[in-house]
Amino acid sequence: MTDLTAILSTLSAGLFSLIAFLYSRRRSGSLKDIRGPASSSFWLGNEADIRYQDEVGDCEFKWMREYGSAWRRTGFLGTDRLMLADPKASKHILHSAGYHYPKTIDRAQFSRLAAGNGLVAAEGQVHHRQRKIMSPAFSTHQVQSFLPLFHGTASKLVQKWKEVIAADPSGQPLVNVVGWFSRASLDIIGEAGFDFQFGSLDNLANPLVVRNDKDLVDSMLYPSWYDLVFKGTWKYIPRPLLEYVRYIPTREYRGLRSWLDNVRVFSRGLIKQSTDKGDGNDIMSVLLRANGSSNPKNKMPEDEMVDQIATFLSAGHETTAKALTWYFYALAKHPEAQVRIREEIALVRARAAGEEFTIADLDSMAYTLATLKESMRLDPIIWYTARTASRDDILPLAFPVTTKSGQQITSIPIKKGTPIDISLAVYNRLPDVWGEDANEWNPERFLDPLRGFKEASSNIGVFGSFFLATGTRGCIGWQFAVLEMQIIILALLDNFEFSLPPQNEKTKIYRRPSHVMLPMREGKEGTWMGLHIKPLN
Ligand code: HEM
Repeated sequence: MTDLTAILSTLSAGLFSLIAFLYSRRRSGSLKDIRGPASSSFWLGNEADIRYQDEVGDCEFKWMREYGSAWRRTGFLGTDRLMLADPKASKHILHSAGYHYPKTIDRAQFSRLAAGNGLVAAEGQVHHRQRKIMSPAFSTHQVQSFLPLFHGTASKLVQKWKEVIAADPSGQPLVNVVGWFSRASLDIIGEAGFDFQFGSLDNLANPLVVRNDKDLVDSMLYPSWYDLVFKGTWKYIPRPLLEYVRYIPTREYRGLRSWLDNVRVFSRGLIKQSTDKGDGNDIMSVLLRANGSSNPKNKMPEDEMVDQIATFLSAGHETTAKALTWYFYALAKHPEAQVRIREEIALVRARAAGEEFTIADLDSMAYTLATLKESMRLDPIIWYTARTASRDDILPLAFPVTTKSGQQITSIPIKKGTPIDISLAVYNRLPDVWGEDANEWNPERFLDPLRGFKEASSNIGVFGSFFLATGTRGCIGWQFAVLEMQIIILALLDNFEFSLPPQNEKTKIYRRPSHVMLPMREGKEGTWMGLHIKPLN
């Protein structure tokens, strides 16, 4: 028997011996009286409704309209899960309760498969140590020191697009912007984090960009029914055995393994080649310093260092690229917003001393910031996250929900072990938070003091909810991402006009429910966001 057959047999045996056990325990928890959709599958509950929906939100928005901002849904083999969009309950889980709500096994294991044992996958004390080590690399001061790099890369992207336009007889080519943003953000994280020049804006076939698009999409979008059932059992499989999941020779694991193996080889090479002395605060410096530390509380072993680099190469490039993609999609649909941003650019430029925008200039561009927030609200790339209660708890609710027995409740008791899905996509559309126009594009909401988002207009502080930036596990790179996106947005709008091609079934963009929300066309492989780009005179 080969190793692989042995692993698969063990996993299958584990799976089937669990079935009777789980089915008998399925609705014994504290969620019995919470309303929610009927299960649509014996094996998967409502899991398939979410994983196989055409677009992010198709089923969750419907559930929100019916049940409010908290409801029960069914998971693997009829087990109860709580789904939340309530801001107070989410804050309690992600922020106030600290490490008492670790990521669900499937979410943490997926992060391990995609980026190894780095910050995104680590839990408890290991996470605490890693986060402390990495934090100096993302301080406000450190992030702002990258301003010239962001400007330089944005100018290069402008130059490249001018070349694309010059080579196109129509003068306004249809450009798939996803790959370009991916290349720009990879070049930025390479240089900012590791003093490495990927040069991917020059080399369109950069293997990391190509693999990121192909391998990760193949593995994660619309996994097979069998795979979803298999993932439902991960919670019951001992962790050391889960390490072997990556060797399963199906499309769901092949792409992830190939991506991580390649990034690990590359990361080891980066460490070997690095001339960094470990005396700065860029990512490579803080890693080298931690690797050389004799204090176990600050020590980062080499394997962990490698996976940390893999983590930042993934988390630091794909996210920003997709967020920029959705942003320019929104602006292509709203030419009036493009005009207003150009007016804001002209105003700031008229009073600015230098050629390039400073942090103060950027902070003063309230409308531009409002459009970025509005796009991240409507099209959140990280559309959900998931946690497990590690102890019995009471979740406070901002908005009461009505139970099956007709009671209005303002808190939900939670039993240890309850899995909780937090839907950022639904939170971002809650009428109670955003108003009756929650489904509409309206950047003004962030500028109108009567709407209650006034504080959001003049600084970047309240991007909090979109990056979960206030929690123990919130995005460590959010200030980096916002500044990077602001600079790229301004450079592109200063030079180009964006529009959508005529919309029909072939050109319609879908918000596909993958590991991040992917822009794709019907029946086509790979990510796609085709926009017409026209130079401004
Ligand atoms: C628009 C771009 C980005 C968005 C929308 C975003 C969003 C998020 C969100 C929502 C989380 C929490 C995930 C969860 O709890 O399940 C997260 C975590 C994380 N992000 Fe970002 N992110 C972005 C860019 C970046 C960048 C540029 C970096 C690094 C340079 C980065 C590094 C990370 C890391 C390492 C974590 C895990 C933090 C931890 O668990 O301690 N992200 N991000």
